[in-house]
Amino acid sequence: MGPVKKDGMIDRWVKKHLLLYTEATSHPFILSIRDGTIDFSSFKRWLGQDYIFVREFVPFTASVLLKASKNSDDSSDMEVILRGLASLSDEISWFKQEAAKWDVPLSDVIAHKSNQNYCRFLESLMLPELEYCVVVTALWAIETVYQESFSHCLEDDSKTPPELLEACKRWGSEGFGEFCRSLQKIVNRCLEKASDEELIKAEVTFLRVLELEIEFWNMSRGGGLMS
Ligand SMILES: Cc1ncc(CN)c(N)n1
Repeated sequence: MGPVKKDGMIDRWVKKHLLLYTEATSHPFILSIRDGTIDFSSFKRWLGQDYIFVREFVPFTASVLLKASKNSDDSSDMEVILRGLASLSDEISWFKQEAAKWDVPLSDVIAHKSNQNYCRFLESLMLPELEYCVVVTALWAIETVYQESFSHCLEDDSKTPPELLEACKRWGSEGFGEFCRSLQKIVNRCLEKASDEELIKAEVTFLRVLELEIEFWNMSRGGGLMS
């Protein structure tokens, strides 16, 4: 008999919290892109709000990079996270171009309540006392929700409007999937050595990301609390 392959912690958590995970990764907003019924005003709302989010996500990712450089015992962690950070520069340029195309004046966009809550959560994760394992779990979860969500819009039988294909490819494509799998390996390795307290904190953080992502999709669809 060969060696028994143990699931990593992330696989176990995804199975344990499958309902919430599926709510975040197959949200009606994403399914409406996938089936071609999306109301473009919702897409525009998402675009403006996500631009604000991504600007806050840059310092958060930088703070994870800093913790990787100080706490990780594997130097390749830093390279993976740096790749993610570098791609955010291109992402910000893409948001600006896309906003011009859709007539969304980014300078006038005000963060909605759900977005403010999410940005505040990111800020709380930037505190120096937050452990590397916990914050890298958040980074993995945030990126993975987008990867899984947008990959549904690229499936063979999807009817994604051609105007939205570029957005879907940005996060749903294989390249971004590979980045998320690299993050997942980092998280699993980190959690194997984590204390019980850190494990609990990381799991709670994972669940909070799922909730905030669901609220972000709800807001984009037009059902969230306005600012
Ligand atoms: C809300 C949200 N979550 C995740 C991502 C992917 N970086 C994003 N751009 N926006």
